[in-house]
Amino acid sequence: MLYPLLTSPEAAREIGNKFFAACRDVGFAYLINLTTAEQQEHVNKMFQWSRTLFGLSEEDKMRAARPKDPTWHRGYSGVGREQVSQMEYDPDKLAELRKVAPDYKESFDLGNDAPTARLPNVWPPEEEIPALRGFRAHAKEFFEQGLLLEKKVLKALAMGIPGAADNFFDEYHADAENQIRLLHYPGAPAEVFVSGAKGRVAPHTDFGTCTLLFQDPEDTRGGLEVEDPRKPGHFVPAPPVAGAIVFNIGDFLMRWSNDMLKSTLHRVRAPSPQEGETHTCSRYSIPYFIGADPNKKVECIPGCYSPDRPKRYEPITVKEYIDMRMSANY
Ligand SMILES: O=C(O)CCC(=O)C(=O)O
Ligand SMILES: [Fe+2]
Repeated sequence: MLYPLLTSPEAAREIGNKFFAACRDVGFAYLINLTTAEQQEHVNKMFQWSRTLFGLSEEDKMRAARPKDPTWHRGYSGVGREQVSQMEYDPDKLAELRKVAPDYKESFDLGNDAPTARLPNVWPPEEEIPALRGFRAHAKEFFEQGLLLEKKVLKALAMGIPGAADNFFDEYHADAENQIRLLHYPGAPAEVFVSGAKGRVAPHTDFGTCTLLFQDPEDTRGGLEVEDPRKPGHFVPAPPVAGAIVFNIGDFLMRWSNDMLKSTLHRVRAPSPQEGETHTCSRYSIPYFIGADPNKKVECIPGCYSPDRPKRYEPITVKEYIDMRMSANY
């Protein structure tokens, strides 16, 4: 979809309506012209840092290992540690799921770096790893830039939600609880992906408010696939579009809007090998998860339910819901 920089209130409302329609029908949209050239530079530079970080030795990466506490989603997770599961909480079934085709990826999570932040970040020691000098400063800047983009997209969406004031979402996002995830899907012999011995990310919905999925300017093959809302179980590729940010609705916007907005299942697959290709290339991506404040309660927005469309969700605090989903992922 087209997303020119907001110029006039009328233009803004029109774009808000289109944006809302895409998020209602599919739950996914390509955002273009949302970032300035300078902001796009920051995105590209973040990908360079991601390559540098994942290119370090395992030993150096483990110096910023993700803490054992499953709710502390910060720092480095090695290949195969996380297995995304959609709403499976039974420990036996989870163990079974993890044995088959573990997600073949490594990740580095970071969030708000203010001293007052709820979850402290876990940084590799830059003073001892010269290649990483400047990583933390840039990641912080990238985080801040995401907050500005967040304001724009949440306002545009609120414009389309019946009964929601344009600034409806502001009070729920006061604590900058967003999370950046640097992702690296390593390359491997093509046959391990074809046979299903390895996967990239299993089908899931995102459990925040919404996600800005930044794309690697060097990625031409993609791998993200989105479930067709009219054909459950059928996934449609969402190939990389130069300069665009992929946007998707998360579980909370679905709950707030009483299912008017869709938190759509998506997955990441290795691209099918081309003629004569025996090795599948690696891929980098950077989801920026926009998250609400943990103690806020999320309930259906009054304009989104009626006697014909009763409330589908009980109110739940952000923390309760996230803890439930997170504990199923590790
Ligand atoms: O790498 C991608 O394109 C998507 C990753 C994703 O869906 C996630 O991390 O939630
Ligand atoms: Fe996702």
